[in-house]
Amino acid sequence: MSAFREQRLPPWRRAVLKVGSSLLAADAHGLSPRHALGLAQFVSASRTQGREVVIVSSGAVAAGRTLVPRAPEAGAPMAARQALAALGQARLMALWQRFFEVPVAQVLLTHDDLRNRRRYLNARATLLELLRLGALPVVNENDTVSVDELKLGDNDNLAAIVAALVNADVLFIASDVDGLYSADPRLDPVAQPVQATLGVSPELMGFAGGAGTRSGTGGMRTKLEAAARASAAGVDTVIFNGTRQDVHRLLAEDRLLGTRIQAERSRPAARKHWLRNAPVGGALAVDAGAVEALRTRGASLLAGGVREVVGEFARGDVVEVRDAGGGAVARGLVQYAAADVRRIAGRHSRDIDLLLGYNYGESVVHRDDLVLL
Ligand SMILES: Nc1ncnc2c1ncn2[C@@H]1O[C@H](COP(=O)(O)OP(=O)(O)O)[C@@H](O)[C@H]1O
Ligand SMILES: N[C@@H](CCC(=O)OP(=O)(O)O)C(=O)O
Repeated sequence: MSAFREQRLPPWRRAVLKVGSSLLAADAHGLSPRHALGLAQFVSASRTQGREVVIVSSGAVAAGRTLVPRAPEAGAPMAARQALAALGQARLMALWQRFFEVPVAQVLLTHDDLRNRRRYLNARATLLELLRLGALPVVNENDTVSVDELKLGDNDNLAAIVAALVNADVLFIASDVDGLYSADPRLDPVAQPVQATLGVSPELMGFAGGAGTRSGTGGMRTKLEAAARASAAGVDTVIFNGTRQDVHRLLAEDRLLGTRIQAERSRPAARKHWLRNAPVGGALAVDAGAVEALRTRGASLLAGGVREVVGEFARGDVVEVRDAGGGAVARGLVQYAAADVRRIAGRHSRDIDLLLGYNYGESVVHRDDLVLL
């Protein structure tokens, strides 16, 4: 089996780092700082360079297992595993906090939260606020309620969704192998390392083995699914060996020993593609000043420029922005439900709190969530 060659990574500003149970509970005696320390040093070095990191960490079930006598074995009823996750999650957070002076913030998400647009927006706003505050978000699945997800044990895909959610440049997936090979290196001694690829082709997916094998139900398969998902959102994926201190140190210098999966399109292009193709929930008619601000200044749409609300939509739906003549100007993800926009239309952003009793920020459609037509 030949080794990976060192390659340079493009500089990044924001990343998601996924750390699996196999690294945090490598010896089956609950959580261990052995590999987490080196990964934490990579995170600290990145933060010192002014970069932002969100950790997606598994390990709650493994940690919980050591906290109770006669812990349920694999195959036990779902509630038993969920109880273990609830027990172990506090330990998992404590493990990460040990390595950092800045506070870590626990964020528990279900796949359902991320499918529902309103909750998606709320999760995103909270994560971005945590980063703004300089905290270190540590995300895991909310295993207590996400039955199917616990069964799948799929934090790789969760990490990819979080990477798209926070608009990360790159998703780092720490594994217990050096990277992706042409076949499972534990089974195939002549497996070849995959240094770099563009997107995830069906051939690449085949490298992870078919369904029914160990690798088909976890292992590299979910990592490649995650990479495909990240690629579609314009996020690069890096798969590296989380057990090797030398690899951690190199990563902090943008040098990689591992696999780089480059996104097939840029993030703005991915976002625009998604906005152009999403179903439209309603429309906002805006005044000439707002059209001008969107078109020439790349500004967000503020409540003050909204003249009329057409149809019913929820926070997080895609709406069409129209000029006074009814011409389509833009499409974007709306921050307020139709009933709320009706109440704040034509008013100054600072009055939103007074008018609604809460606010989701000053823009009705944020510029990052907007595509001009
Ligand atoms: N093509 C492949 N290249 C590299 N590893 C593979 C491949 N196919 C299967 N694997 C297996 O995937 C494992 C890594 O996944 P896994 O242990 O599930 O990680 P985690 O617990 O971090 O999600 C490796 O140890 C390896 O045996
Ligand atoms: N959420 C669960 C594990 C989920 C999971 O995806 O685990 P892994 O395949 O080790 O990344 C936990 O914290 O134990």
